[in-house]
Amino acid sequence: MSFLDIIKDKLIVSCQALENEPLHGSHIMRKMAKAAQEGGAVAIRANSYDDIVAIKEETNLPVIGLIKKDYEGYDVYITPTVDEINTLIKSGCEVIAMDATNRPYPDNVSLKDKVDLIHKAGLLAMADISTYEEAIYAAEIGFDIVSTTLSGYTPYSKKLVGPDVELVARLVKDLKIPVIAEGRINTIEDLLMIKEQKPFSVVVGSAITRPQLIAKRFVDAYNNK
Ligand SMILES: CC(=O)N[C@H](C=O)[C@@H](O)[C@H](O)[C@H](O)COP(=O)(O)O
Repeated sequence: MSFLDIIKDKLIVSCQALENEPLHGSHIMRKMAKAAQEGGAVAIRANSYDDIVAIKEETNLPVIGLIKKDYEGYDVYITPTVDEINTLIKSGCEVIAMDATNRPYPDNVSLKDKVDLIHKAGLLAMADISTYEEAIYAAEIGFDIVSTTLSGYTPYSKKLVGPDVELVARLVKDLKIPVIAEGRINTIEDLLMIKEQKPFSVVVGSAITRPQLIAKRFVDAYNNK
């Protein structure tokens, strides 16, 4: 079955912990992915070469790979350059996710050339966008999948507490390529509201795999914050 067949109308779980997070480490992320698999996740979204390799070994699930890396003077941090793409190609992931927002990139390679490089390696390219216009452009230059990952995380996109339901709805209506709903889907109610918009698939991360944030929600509720 192709990657797209596997994920259609199914849940993808993002398993990520950066260096400053309590669960950082591939020995932990592989178990997080295993737990997601036992819960029924059909694919994993993962950050870093080491985590992807470990998660593949542990679960054999298809992986959407990315590398978060900061470059001085630039705001983009999800697979910002060709260097990260080349590392991801070697990791065994099926899909490479990258920032596809309308902001400067640390290398002089166009987004289109990056998509072509990913296709040459036989992989799919996922555009992490923050607005409707960025998604339209991403589809035009050949991205295979668009995800609403960065809505709320660029200075010019809407800041919402929950998921960007309206953006998902508009993209589903207007784009021919698969639209993945991702970002701040924190409750079952959020998920059901998103599902009504009929995205191709959904990614849930923090609400499942960042226990420090889950704990905080409970603590805040208990303390009436
Ligand atoms: C904005 C950003 O850097 N998002 C990252 C992208 O890979 C991850 O930290 C998120 O966990 C992922 O997008 C899933 O979203 P949520 O954790 O809200 O369910």
